[in-house]
Amino acid sequence: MHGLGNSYIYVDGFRDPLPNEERLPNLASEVANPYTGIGSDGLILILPSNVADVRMRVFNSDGSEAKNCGNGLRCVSKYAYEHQYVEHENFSIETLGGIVESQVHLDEEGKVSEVTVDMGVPRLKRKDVPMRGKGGALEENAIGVTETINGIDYTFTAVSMGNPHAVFFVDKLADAMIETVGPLIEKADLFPDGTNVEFISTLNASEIDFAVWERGSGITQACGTGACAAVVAAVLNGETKKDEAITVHLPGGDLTIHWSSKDDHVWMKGTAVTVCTGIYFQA
Ligand SMILES: N[C@H](CCC[C@H](N)C(=O)O)C(=O)O
Repeated sequence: MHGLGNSYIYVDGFRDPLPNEERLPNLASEVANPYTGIGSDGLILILPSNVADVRMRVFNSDGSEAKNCGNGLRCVSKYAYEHQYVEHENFSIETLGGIVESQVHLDEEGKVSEVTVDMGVPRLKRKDVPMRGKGGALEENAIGVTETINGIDYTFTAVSMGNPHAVFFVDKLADAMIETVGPLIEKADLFPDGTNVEFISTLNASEIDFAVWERGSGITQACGTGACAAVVAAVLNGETKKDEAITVHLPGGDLTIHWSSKDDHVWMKGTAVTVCTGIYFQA
């Protein structure tokens, strides 16, 4: 399945026996390999939960486990609803980054065409990203901070959506140097768990151009949590405002995101697509 071209191989843990825990990181790398595997940005497990209706586990293509995945949440929502693992169109999903609420939207054939996810409250304090306190105290936010990495100063805003994001504002995405700055920031010791790296250009108060270097997967077509972090960063830096329905233009397509002033939650709406089903023989 994919969300705006951010594709994962989904394993149905309600129905199928799961690989052993220690097998999962290598399995994620294997299935993600487009030459010797299937080809994806990683592996996602759809599982029963004791605290929500469904549980999602996300593994990047390098085998690292992530705490959240916005595009994954929409695809898990589509799958769980269409396989009757949930009874209603609104249900909860457990992630390592917390429990979120999802709402599926049906087409005329009763298939899920779009999904709205309440991604919860963004975490802004350095210690919650997590980010080390070199340029400021751990209890402080990191909004438009300048940190020196390998002798060069970088200015960005750090936001956690359950997973870490460093958001850079650029005049034009074409100037962003994603392939060099992306991995440098991803692995900087400033971020003890690494970080996803977003490059955004605010076109106006309701549109953002977006590109991403994902932790553990590199450049992807889309990053749902990253798009949420981008909107939060744009509001915090005065480029737009809360409650504005913002269209984030990702390489793989658009997401509609708003940061509610009512409950401080970030809401994401977008598509989810099933590509195929099959059997991976080296599971
Ligand atoms: N690479 C991310 C996980 C996938 C997030 C992304 N694909 C999304 O849609 O949010 C991380 O290590 O935190």
